[in-house]
Amino acid sequence: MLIREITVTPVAFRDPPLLNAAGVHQPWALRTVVEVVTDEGLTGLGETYGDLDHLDEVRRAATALVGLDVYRHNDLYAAVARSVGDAVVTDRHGLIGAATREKTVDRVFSPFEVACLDIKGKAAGRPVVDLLGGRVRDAVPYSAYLFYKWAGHPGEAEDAFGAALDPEGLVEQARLFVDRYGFRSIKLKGGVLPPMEEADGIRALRDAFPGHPLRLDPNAVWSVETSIEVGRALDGVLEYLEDPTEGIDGMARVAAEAPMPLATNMCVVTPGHLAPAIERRAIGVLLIDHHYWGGLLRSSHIATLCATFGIELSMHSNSHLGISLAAMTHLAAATPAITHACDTHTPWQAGQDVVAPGALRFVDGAVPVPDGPGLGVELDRDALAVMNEQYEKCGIRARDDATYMRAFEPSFSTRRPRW
Ligand SMILES: O=C([O-])C(=O)C[C@H](O)[C@@H](O)C(=O)[O-]
Ligand SMILES: [Mg+2]
Repeated sequence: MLIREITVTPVAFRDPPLLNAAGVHQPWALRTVVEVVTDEGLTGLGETYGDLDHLDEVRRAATALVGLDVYRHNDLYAAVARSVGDAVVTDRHGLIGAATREKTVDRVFSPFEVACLDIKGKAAGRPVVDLLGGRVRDAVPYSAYLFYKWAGHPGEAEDAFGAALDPEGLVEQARLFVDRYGFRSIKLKGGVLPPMEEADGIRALRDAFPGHPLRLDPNAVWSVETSIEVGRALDGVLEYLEDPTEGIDGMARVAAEAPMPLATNMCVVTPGHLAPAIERRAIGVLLIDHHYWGGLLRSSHIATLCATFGIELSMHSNSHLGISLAAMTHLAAATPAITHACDTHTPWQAGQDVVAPGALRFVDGAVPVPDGPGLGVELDRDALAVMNEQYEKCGIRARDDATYMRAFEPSFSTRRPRW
């Protein structure tokens, strides 16, 4: 089955002012929707980042893939690798670790691989989960992903989520998400306030939600010493501490002293990072993310490899839409090693989506695997057109949390470590 045509469409959707170590989310988040059409008339969907440097690579790769067979995964990967050449695409926010050439190929390949799996599932009349080994769970648990946030973007009215700048605000936000979606785990995006204030936030969440596993993720802005201190202060409270400090060496030093496992989506972000991280015992949990680990199949292999070495698995998320949520759900449903609730930004998108409603829903904090063949989601062409127009008009071409933050706090620094 040959690829006849590929359409690449950048989109933008409203994003609340979520605070993190890199600054604050801009009013618009960017994504790219990929549609692969075969000579038999089947269409597959993929979703990836919308930053212009990446988008350019995705567009170039799309041209290189036309005429290839959707079943020849290795040929498709090789064609993307040739198309990428020596390019290394970096993110301005720095929240998903170092950029390497291999990671660049993996992230450009990912949306095409997902789209081809969607096609293969449709051709076989089977959901993608069945192409990844079959389901080990019918629904994938996600965590309530909390952020410190402003009440609204400066100069705009307060948004539907309100402010969260102290423990009370966090508990209120968590209550909203837990009540609305039924989440049974909670993650707090940290790296925003002085570490012990964030530890107070975690303690408030522990009091309010005694049965919910809790995670804290300051995106590597703490020193080794601070990380150990906070880790000890939260002994018995955290399920895991995510990327407290930078780099495999730093994480290994913290891991040797902190009482809880360390997790990462920053220091192990490409296959070459695995051996040193395992050797140094730097991490206990890897947050896999098919968007930069080369798609669903490669992510599944990495997960199995990690499990062999005693590393547990969770899943990382950036702001995303329903194509990605469907892909993440199929992957986690088919991967026994993903035993921790996965991250998702879905609640922050407040219903904006490029997929038709109905196929994806939360039940008790988990997303049931979509029933239909392939990914089980349909593109909403009207929504796609609206979001593409938003992209054209919004003026943002790359996610840049720091520059946006500096418009309001000119001295804001992304120095690491900050504390
Ligand atoms: O777990 C993480 O490190 C992330 O989710 C990174 C994201 O970019 C998150 O910090 C965000 O959306 O601000
Ligand atoms: Mg993280």
